[in-house]
Parts: sequence; structure tokens; C-alpha cells
Amino acid sequence: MEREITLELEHVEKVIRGKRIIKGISFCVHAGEVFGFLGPNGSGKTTTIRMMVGLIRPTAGRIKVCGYDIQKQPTKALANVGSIVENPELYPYLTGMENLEHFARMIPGVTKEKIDDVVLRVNLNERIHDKVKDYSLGMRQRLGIAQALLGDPKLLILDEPTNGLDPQGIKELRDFIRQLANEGLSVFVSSHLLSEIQLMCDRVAIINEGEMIRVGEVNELLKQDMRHMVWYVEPEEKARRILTAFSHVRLLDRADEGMITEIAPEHIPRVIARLVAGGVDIYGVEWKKLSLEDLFLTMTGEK
Ligand SMILES: Nc1ncnc2c1ncn2[C@@H]1O[C@H](COP(=O)(O)OP(=O)(O)OP(=O)(O)O)[C@@H](O)[C@H]1O
Repeated sequence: MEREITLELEHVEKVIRGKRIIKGISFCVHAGEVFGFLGPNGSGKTTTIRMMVGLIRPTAGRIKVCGYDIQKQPTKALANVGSIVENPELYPYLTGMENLEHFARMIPGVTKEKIDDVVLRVNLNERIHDKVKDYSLGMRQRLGIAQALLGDPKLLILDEPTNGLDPQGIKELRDFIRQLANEGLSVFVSSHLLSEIQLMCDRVAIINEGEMIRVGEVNELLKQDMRHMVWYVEPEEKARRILTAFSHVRLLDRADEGMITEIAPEHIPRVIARLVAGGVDIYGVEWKKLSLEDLFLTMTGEK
């Protein structure tokens, strides 16, 4: 069954003061999925998001939300978007509930039941009558999300939502985002952390220097994760010679990180046996966790 498309970017470009910051990016986000937008700092994530929420205009290309063009039908398009792009505006000396009531007055048709419903959805019901100044960062963020949900959006956009959260807060946010997606919402999450996107998202778009590098299923794109192996061996020179003799083992030249190979798991026992037979002592072998940088190098093929 074709899933409904909630967000569509087509060849979107942004030029700011003569500089091409976003260089023609395209992707779709479907209903009920958590979609990651991954790229290093300065790669253009916030600029793209600012276009998606109507804060700035694309120089070229099209952005549609639930089929409505943001440029041509901004009211209809943006009625389907809830977002926390810059820090949510919250009043610290009001309670969580008072904050929500305040924001609800600006959105037509929000009932008391709707407010109670979003409070439950973000799991703040026990603390909603406390003042926001006494909330943890994670709770403030959930209140910000509650505020974004008041207008019943189909698409929730969160820019670097885990920034500043502790590991417990990050886990809670992750579970909570998944729950929203299970309820049918599309959740769009930007991050510069590969590990976070891996844990949180179904699909991911990877951006670097304003260019789209890949879009696809997280598991599919990141499965090369398992292929980099670090070897702790003596003597290293001898080990290098043996390893390079295998056609399906590639030695990566990264002197500062130890001896690293690209290798498929099924070849490891044979390689280890050869090293031992060749008089190499093996002190340890471990899978290297792929960093965003490694991923870019692998994907752009310039190792
Ligand atoms: N108004 C602007 N004027 C000039 N340059 C800008 C402007 N806005 C963004 N840029 C530049 O565009 C590039 C992308 O910035 P952007 O903030 O979108 O990146 P980002 O991926 O969100 O990074 P971060 O995670 O650090 O926020 C950066 O090089 C930035 O300096």
C-alpha cells in the first residue's frame, strides 16, 4: 500500500548573499515514519528546515506539505506543520498548562479537550500544573512539542532535538517520537550525530555542504557499519603483509586510528588463522563504530 506523502522537497535551492547554501535537494517523507536529516554542523540542515516551515523562501524548487505548495498555499500547507526550530518560546513563570492555554488562543478551534489530549500524548500530565521554570530541559522540550501538536499537524519538525539532553532524556525523547509516529504522524528530526539517527529513524537523508549525498532506509544505508575492523596485532608490518594478500580485505590507511580493514564478517576466521599461522600475535580485534565522517568518506568513495 502506498503511504501518504506528508512532505516533499523537489530540487530545492537556497542562495544567500550570492552563496549557494542549498544545492538542489529532493526527498519525500511519509505518514507514520521518523525521518532523519543528517549532516555535520554547517551543512545546511537549519537553512532547509527554515524553508520547510516558511521562515525563508527557497531560491528555486518546490516544497509541499500534504500536497500543498508552501509558496502558493502557505496557510493550508503550514496548517499541517508543527515545529520546534529555534528554542520553544515558553513562559517560565507560568505553569505548563497556562503556557499551552496561552498558545491555544492563537490557533483557531483548539478546545480544552485538545489541550488535555496533547498533555497526555507528551506524558506531562503529572507536572502540567507546575511552573515551567521548575521543569527539566526534557520536560520543557516535551511542552514545546505539546505546543507544536495543538494544531493537529501531520508533520512534526524537530531541529537537533537531543541537544543538551542527558542520556535518559534522549531515550525518553526517542520513545516518545516513536509513539507519535505509531499514531500516524511524520516526525522529521535533524541531527549531526549518526548514532542518534541510527537509533531513532526509519529513513534518513544525508546532507553535506548543501548537497544531498543519499536518501534511504537507515538500515540499508548504514549497514556497512559492520565492515570496519580494528586489529591490535604484533608485529604490525608482518600482519599488514598477510592482510593485504587477501583480495577481499582492504587495509585503510589511517595511521592515527590503528590498523583498520574493510572486511566482510564471513572472512574473519580464515584471516585470523592465517595471521596466527604467519607468526602474528593477536591482542584483540573489534568492529569499529562508523562515524559520520567515515560514512561520508565511504559514500563519496575518497578513502
Ligand atoms: N543568513 C545567512 N547568511 C549567510 N550565510 C548563512 C546564512 N544562514 C546560513 N548560512 C551559511 O549556510 C551554511 C549552512 O548553515 P546551516 O545553519 O543551515 O547549517 P546546519 O547544518 O544547520 O548547521 P548547524 O547544525 O551548525 O546549525 C553555513 O555555512 C552557514 O554559515
